[in-house]
Amino acid sequence: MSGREFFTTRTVAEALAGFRPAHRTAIESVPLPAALHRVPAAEVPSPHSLPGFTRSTVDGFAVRAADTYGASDGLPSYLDLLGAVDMGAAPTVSVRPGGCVAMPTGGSLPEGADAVVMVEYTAETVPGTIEVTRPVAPGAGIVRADDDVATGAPLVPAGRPLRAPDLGLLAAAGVVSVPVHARPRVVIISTGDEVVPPETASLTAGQVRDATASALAGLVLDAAGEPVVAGIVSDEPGALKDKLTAVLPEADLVVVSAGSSVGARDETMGAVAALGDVWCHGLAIKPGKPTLLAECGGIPVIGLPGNPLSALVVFGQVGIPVLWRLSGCETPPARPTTRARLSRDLASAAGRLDVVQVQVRDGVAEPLFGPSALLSVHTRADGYVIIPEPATGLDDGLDVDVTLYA
Ligand SMILES: Nc1nc2c(c(=O)[nH]1)N[C@H]1C(S)=C(S)[C@@H](COP(=O)(O)OP(=O)(O)OC[C@H]3O[C@@H](n4cnc5c(N)ncnc54)[C@H](O)[C@@H]3O)O[C@H]1N2
Ligand code: MOO
Repeated sequence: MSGREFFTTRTVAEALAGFRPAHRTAIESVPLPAALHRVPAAEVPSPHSLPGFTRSTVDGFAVRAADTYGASDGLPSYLDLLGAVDMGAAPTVSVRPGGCVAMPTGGSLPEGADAVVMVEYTAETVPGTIEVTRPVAPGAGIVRADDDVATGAPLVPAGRPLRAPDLGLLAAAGVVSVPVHARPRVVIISTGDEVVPPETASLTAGQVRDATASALAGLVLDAAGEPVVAGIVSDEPGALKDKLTAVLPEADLVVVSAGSSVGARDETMGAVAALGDVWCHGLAIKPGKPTLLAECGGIPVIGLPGNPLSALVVFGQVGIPVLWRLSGCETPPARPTTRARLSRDLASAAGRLDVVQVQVRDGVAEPLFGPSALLSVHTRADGYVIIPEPATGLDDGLDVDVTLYA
């Protein structure tokens, strides 16, 4: 292999389909609030039906629907008020023909009733007698015992990150802890003799503060991972290999920023190749071509380009799907998108995926140009537009999907 060229360059589509390390994080049980965004390791079946009893969904009167047929303002049905249902208590009265029972929203439907008529369509002109001025069909104003979830039916599916309403449904079923995949520990290593910690107060000429590690940690947190910022490794030969050897036993995923290109000091390829199998070196993506995907002892290792903007773009396109898979989620949660009209032509090369940062104003997507050495191109963007691999560009005026940054 020549040291001056990429070898095994792949497309992003090939990487997403083919770079699939089998490693998954362990399974642990976590209490409900902490389970948000975590991925259930298995479907969670409901131990009983929900809501568990037939409930009123309105304030009104439990009736036999047949007693209300034909009721109108001019010719109400007159029903005997037999009692009331209390919230949180079993009914103590039942509904016989010609009778009704006062119901709060959420109360348990008494025996004999098959519908609840809303209080708005009733009047109590004579105490103890309810006039009903609208007919109701059987089932109106109620939910049945298993309408929400039947016994044994899944409360949440396996493999989909939990959302806030999932936590509510689990709580309603009395399931207060969920078996989920552990958060993947993502060890983030920065490389480069010029890179110094962000807390460095003053820089000498040629030094830059580590921008990438903090930003990557943010992306990892966004994807329910646990970032471990492992510091900066010098370009000294052997230093990265030693660092990788030290962190791999603690990692579910290792991300190395910079040094993935083909320059004389670009160490990542050699270090990773010495410890495992390189799946690709060079990805057909702009920005971000100098990317390396590998597996070392079963742990995925991603070598990212040095330019922070490029590193974040590649991690978003390729690293985040790998991260979600480590926690048992095959399809990462979709990001919000908006439709917008492109303000100018965008050129690309067939076979390459382009990720173009854009601002969106009044339904128009304005591309932000600038070298990927400038991170502010990313921070000024509202989102990005993808030029797909087969395309050679996108035309000015085209309606495109903009994937939005939260
Ligand atoms: N002959 C070629 N040279 C280069 C190519 C190429 O295809 N052929 N690609 C260029 C592109 S594009 C990029 S991106 C860089 C990527 O190279 P490396 O991954 O080896 O990264 P470095 O050269 O070490 O760094 C690039 C740039 O980024 C700065 N940097 C690095 N780490 C950080 C950090 N943690 N925080 C802030 N800034 C960082 C570094 O100082 C450099 O300025 O290769 C091109 N060359
Ligand atoms: O690929 Mo570089 O990563 O375009 O800036």
